[in-house]
Amino acid sequence: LTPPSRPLTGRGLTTLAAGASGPQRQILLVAAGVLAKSGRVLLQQRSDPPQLAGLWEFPGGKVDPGETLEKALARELDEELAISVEETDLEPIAFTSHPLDDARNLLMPVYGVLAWAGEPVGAEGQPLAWVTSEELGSDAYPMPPADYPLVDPVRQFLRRRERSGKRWRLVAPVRRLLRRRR
Ligand SMILES: Nc1nc2c([nH]c(=O)n2[C@H]2C[C@H](O)[C@@H](COP(=O)(O)OP(=O)(O)OP(=O)(O)O)O2)c(=O)[nH]1
Repeated sequence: LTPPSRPLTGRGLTTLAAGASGPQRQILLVAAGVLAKSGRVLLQQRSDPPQLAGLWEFPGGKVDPGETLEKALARELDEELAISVEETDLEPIAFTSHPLDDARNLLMPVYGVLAWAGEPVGAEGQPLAWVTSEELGSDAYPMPPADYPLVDPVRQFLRRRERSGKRWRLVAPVRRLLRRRR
């Protein structure tokens, strides 16, 4: 097994040996985020490359050499959506691993974004959509092939967020009452 001479080969790219005698594959490391609001999740529409143009994806992007996943995601969310996110408000949900072509394999960890500051906009001119749990993964919002295994874990995340939101809505008035009595 020959170790790669340069482990990091560019933005998002790292070289891993596939096996003792197998070829080395390039891993494209991309961090993505799930923003949930009122039971809906935010998707953005890609315009490139041609084979992904028109498809709907989770916001995010390539991890720079030496960057942590969380830092990369916070940077990408700022660049793409103009929102600010604390790294501590990122909760790992799932990851997807998908062959892109002969040379590369996409590895994409996906984080739930528990809080953000600002209102998301398509800061790079990309269309945005808040889609329901049912719409996610449906023909109405076709996604890159790597994303389909993420649909179920993201739906579960949405359900958890809805439940915790409801609990908070029930508890908040009681807390306010107790504060007033103090
Ligand atoms: N952000 C994101 N990328 C995805 C998803 N699904 C999927 O296959 N990808 C792929 C498409 C691209 O090959 C790669 C992301 O690269 P990108 O070009 O958008 O990354 P970036 O924002 O850093 O862009 P750039 O600065 O290099 O232009 O991951 C997804 O849900 N979200």
